[in-house]
Amino acid sequence: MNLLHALPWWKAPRRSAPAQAGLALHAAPLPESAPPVQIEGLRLAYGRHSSPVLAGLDWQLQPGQVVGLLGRNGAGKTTLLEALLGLREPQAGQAWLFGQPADRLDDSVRARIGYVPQQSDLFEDLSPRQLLAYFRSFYPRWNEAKVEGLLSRWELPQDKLIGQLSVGQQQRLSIIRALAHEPDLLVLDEPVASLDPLGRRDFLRELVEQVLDRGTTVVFSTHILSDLERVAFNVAFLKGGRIRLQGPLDELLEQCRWVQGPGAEAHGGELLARFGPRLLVRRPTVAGADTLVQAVTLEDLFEGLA
Ligand SMILES: Nc1ncnc2c1ncn2[C@@H]1O[C@H](COP(=O)(O)OP(=O)(O)OP(=O)(O)O)[C@@H](O)[C@H]1O
Repeated sequence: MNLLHALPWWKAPRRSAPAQAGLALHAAPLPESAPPVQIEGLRLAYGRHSSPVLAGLDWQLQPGQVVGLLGRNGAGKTTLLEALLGLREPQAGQAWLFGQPADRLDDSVRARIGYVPQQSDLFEDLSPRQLLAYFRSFYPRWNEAKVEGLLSRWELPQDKLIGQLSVGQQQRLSIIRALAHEPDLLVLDEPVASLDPLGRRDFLRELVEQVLDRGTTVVFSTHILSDLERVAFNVAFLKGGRIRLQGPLDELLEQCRWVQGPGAEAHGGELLARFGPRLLVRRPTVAGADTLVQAVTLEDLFEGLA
């Protein structure tokens, strides 16, 4: 069993990366204006000679923002979310949560954070009922009505051993555990990956309610773009170890155009002038001379990032 996931996230042992000489921590931001998440210059490589997964990454989330974190397999989404929570030690830079250094949070800030890891390795020999009772003891705020409501709506067997639940059921349990204490910041690493379409819809509806009711700040990584479109009002693209593009989803979608045809070079010039080179993807046609210019979907925007 992986302790990182079986314990409340802040009780997990911190995973360190080799320190590098000459790289100083940044000064802390002022707590009174502290955003839920602030990251400055985060650099993290696995091993001294590996290229960094996070390469001087800066990022900030404002209260109530819902941000979908997109990136290809291996782009570093999990690494970023773990470093953001102080579970991974960077070689340089710093993350702050509500103004406190992520690796030195006090109990009051920890209680404001919910985390659903990518792999929900829960206590396999406990039942959901026992697990939730255990977690309840860590939190001053715990919404039992919400827990009971979700357990019954999501038809989760409460007295079966967790080890005997399906992967999707375990993921639902992990989500209930993270929502139960009504966090102000929710960090979700591919929360819908093992859920069926109905489960995804229920979960996303719950997330939207949570955000609308409580103004929760949410960051979640996903590969499923249609899910993003249902819930993430902001999208952030992780590429080359940095957040390369972030913006409201509707604005980004407005910029998704589809242009093709003869003379596309000239067309492309217009589009370049209007939207900037980042928002275009160029593809040669089989015909040769003409260039097909497309800026179609979010995926295209992402692929088109230099
Ligand atoms: N413990 C580790 N030791 C060494 N390398 C690692 C470790 N964890 C992750 N990596 C490497 O770091 C890179 C980023 O991995 P990470 O899991 O953060 O990416 P991701 O964007 O979450 O991927 P996915 O979408 O596949 O879940 C990958 O190249 C991966 O192989």
